[in-house]
Amino acid sequence: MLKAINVTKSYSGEVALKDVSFEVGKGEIFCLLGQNGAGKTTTINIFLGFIKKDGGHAFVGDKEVGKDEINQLTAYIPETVQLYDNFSGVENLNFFSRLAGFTYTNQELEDFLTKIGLEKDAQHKRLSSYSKGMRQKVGIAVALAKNAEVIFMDEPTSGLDPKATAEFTKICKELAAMGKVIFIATHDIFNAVELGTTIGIMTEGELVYTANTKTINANELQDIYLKTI
Ligand SMILES: Nc1ncnc2c1ncn2[C@@H]1O[C@H](COP(=O)(O)OP(=O)(O)OP(=O)(O)O)[C@@H](O)[C@H]1O
Repeated sequence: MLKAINVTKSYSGEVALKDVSFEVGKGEIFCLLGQNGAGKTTTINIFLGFIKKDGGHAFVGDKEVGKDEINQLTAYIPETVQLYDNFSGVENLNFFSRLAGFTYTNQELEDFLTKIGLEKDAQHKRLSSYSKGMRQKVGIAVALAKNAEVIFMDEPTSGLDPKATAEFTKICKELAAMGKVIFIATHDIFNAVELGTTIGIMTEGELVYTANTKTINANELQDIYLKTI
């Protein structure tokens, strides 16, 4: 579903990605770990078409990034989800769904928000009163409403309290169970093992390690991580 084949990228001669290859299937959650500057965001930005790769191939399903239209297939949840503070959760979802070409009834919008765990009494409150976790839920609801097949997330658990992190983990697993592909860039080793189906470690633009989370626990992963960076 999501495939990188020998993707390379340099910024002004400085190598950011070196022959990066991986594959993430439907229903899988790929957690990419790496130090600051390792190349995680660059990888995501290439798939989203925000920046151009220098070489290699990147596919979303049978569509090739840079050649085919992939916007409809993907959604992006940044670390801080950018929404309109003066709109409610429902109004934001309505606005961004329409922007993506989808029109829903009020009931359908509320159903999306309920599905991702935003409580009913919060759905019509202004975003300015929302916590980071609540904003993130609206972002995920937008991804669901636009029927994205692949959801990219950058540092999704950064700044979330343990309850919000647990809720986020549950939501991601539900999305994966629906057949979505989830790609997460994170520094959170323990959440990655809990949440991911596959872990990747990126060091200086190279994907130096991948493992199925069934075969590794958090302590082992931490040891490997510290040895690879
Ligand atoms: N727009 C840019 N112009 C020049 N260099 C860049 C640009 N974006 C990223 N880089 C460089 O590319 C390398 C990879 O950066 P990237 O942001 O992908 O890392 P990251 O793993 O996402 O880091 P972080 O965890 O801090 O977000 C770094 O050396 C960074 O300085």
